[in-house]
Amino acid sequence: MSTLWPDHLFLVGCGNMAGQMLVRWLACGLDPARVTVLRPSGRAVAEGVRVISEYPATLPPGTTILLGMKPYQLADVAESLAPISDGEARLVSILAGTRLADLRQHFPAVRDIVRAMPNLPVGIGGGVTALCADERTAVEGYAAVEALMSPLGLVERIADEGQFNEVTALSGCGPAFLFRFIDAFARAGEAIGLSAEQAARMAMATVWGSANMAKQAADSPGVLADRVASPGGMTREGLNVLDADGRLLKLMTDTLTAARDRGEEMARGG
Ligand SMILES: NC(=O)c1ccc[n+]([C@@H]2O[C@H](COP(=O)([O-])OP(=O)(O)OC[C@H]3O[C@@H](n4cnc5c(N)ncnc54)[C@H](O)[C@@H]3O)[C@@H](O)[C@H]2O)c1
Ligand code: PRO
Repeated sequence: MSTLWPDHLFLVGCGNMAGQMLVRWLACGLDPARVTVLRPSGRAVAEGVRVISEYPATLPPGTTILLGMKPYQLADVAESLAPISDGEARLVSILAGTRLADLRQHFPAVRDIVRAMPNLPVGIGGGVTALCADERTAVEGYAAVEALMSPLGLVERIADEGQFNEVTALSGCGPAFLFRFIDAFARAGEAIGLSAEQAARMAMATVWGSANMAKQAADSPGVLADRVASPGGMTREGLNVLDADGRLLKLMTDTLTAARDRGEEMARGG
């Protein structure tokens, strides 16, 4: 697996998201001695990983930089990071709503820049990472980033950066929507009379089994849903509630639209 890894990985910020990426990379064999994390707190992240709170004077040759702080911190970070990022460095940004053009403006000397949108399940290798690059990024540069992301789960190239906020709404934000669903599913079980603990346990196992089955099945989730529903039976009554006036579809569309619109607002500097 050693060909996956850059000579050096420099993480700027290592919170919820970048932290999960690092967890998976280390679990898949990345040598912690090849990683430096810059975080204001200076708190340790993992055994053998160097943590600093001030920018170094230079970056080692062959460094891949991962921007993992909040999007609004880009200008501040670039002020210190751009002067030490030359054409040899490779830049990957996971900042939501932050366009390649903004990254190029802040890091004019860097040739290979890849915009990435991972999601939290990357920590267990079950994530989704969307990638997008412009024509200035070399083919080998993009391929190296794609290889680095491959242990995290599904990697999707997004050809049209204009779709990046849609992608973020679906897979980047998606785990939150699904966690909310699991929580509501369990609480609904409790509301109709089960104990909270038993409902939570059974809801989780039902979601896990159904997601895994749907992933392996030849039929679409829509067809599988109908297979659960015996004519005139209990499931159909439940599906009728979800389907009435396209209720569930409308709820999901409104949810993704709100998330997507926020990404567009952020891209405009909001
Ligand atoms: N949380 C997610 O599910 C998710 C998914 C995809 C992308 N993202 C993106 O990841 C980024 C981080 O989100 P998060 O949820 O991990 O947030 P977080 O608050 O958990 O992590 C942010 C990290 O940045 C560090 N930081 C703060 N100020 C800094 C500075 N000046 N310089 C360098 N580092 C600094 C913090 O110490 C922290 O480690 C955001 O840009 C977000 O859009 C998050
Ligand atoms: N978390 C980031 C946000 O909420 C982007 C995807 C998931 O902005």
